[in-house]
Amino acid sequence: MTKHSATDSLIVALDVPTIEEARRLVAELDESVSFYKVGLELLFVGGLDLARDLRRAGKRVFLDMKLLDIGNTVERAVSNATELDVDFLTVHGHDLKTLKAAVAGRSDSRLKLLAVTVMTNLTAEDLTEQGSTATPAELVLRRAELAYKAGCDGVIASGQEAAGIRAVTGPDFLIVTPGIRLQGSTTDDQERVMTPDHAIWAGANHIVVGRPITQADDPKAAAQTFVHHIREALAKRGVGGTRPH
Ligand SMILES: O=c1ccn([C@@H]2O[C@H](COP(=O)(O)O)[C@@H](O)[C@H]2O)c(=O)[nH]1
Repeated sequence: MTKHSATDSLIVALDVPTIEEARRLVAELDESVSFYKVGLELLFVGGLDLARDLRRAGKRVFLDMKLLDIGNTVERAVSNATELDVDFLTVHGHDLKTLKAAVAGRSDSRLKLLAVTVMTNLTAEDLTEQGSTATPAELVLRRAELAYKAGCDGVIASGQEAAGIRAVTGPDFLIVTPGIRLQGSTTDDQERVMTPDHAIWAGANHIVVGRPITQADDPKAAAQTFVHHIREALAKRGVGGTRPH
């Protein structure tokens, strides 16, 4: 059972317009952040080079590519992604075929595959519009079960669904939660939000935070505030600042 610090539980989403800005932010955050998410905003302007450089600098990297395609394509894409030596990669968790293909592509590499369940900016009304009769919580749970069955390492879900997922998947399944906001702060375009404390209490392993840190007047102080909340929550969860996985 691996032990991580409260700092490692915070993943900062590098959602900024340019690589230069991302590099400046990483330098400014310095030792206060050890885990970064590189996603779609930086993909076409050098995001993969940045991911490689972050790994060389000893940072952990979550490549948030949300893959979705036919099985053959997903398997080969994931296989190529293993060369980047990143820690986490996302695949959409809509169906078992895609998930199994991703797991086959990962092979015996150290890459952890996370299935995106239901995006945190979606509401019950959005799902109805898509023709779904399930609530977000029901669909997240169903997709988490598929991801578990396929052999994925974990899921992306809002903190609101974390406890339900933990109950059906057990202690070793990773729950990574975006849509994190401090009490009383703006939610931007996020819908199923939670505070860092509640997400960790509910069983999340990592929280993903973007704008509350990247757009803060003092990003380093903002990151330290989130780490403080995680540390307190882990202590209350009874794991004294460390937690399984
Ligand atoms: O369901 C999902 C999946 C991924 N994300 C990503 O997390 C961050 C959240 O950024 P904030 O600025 O803290 O809202 C962003 O990179 C998303 O692409 C998500 O929000 N929800």
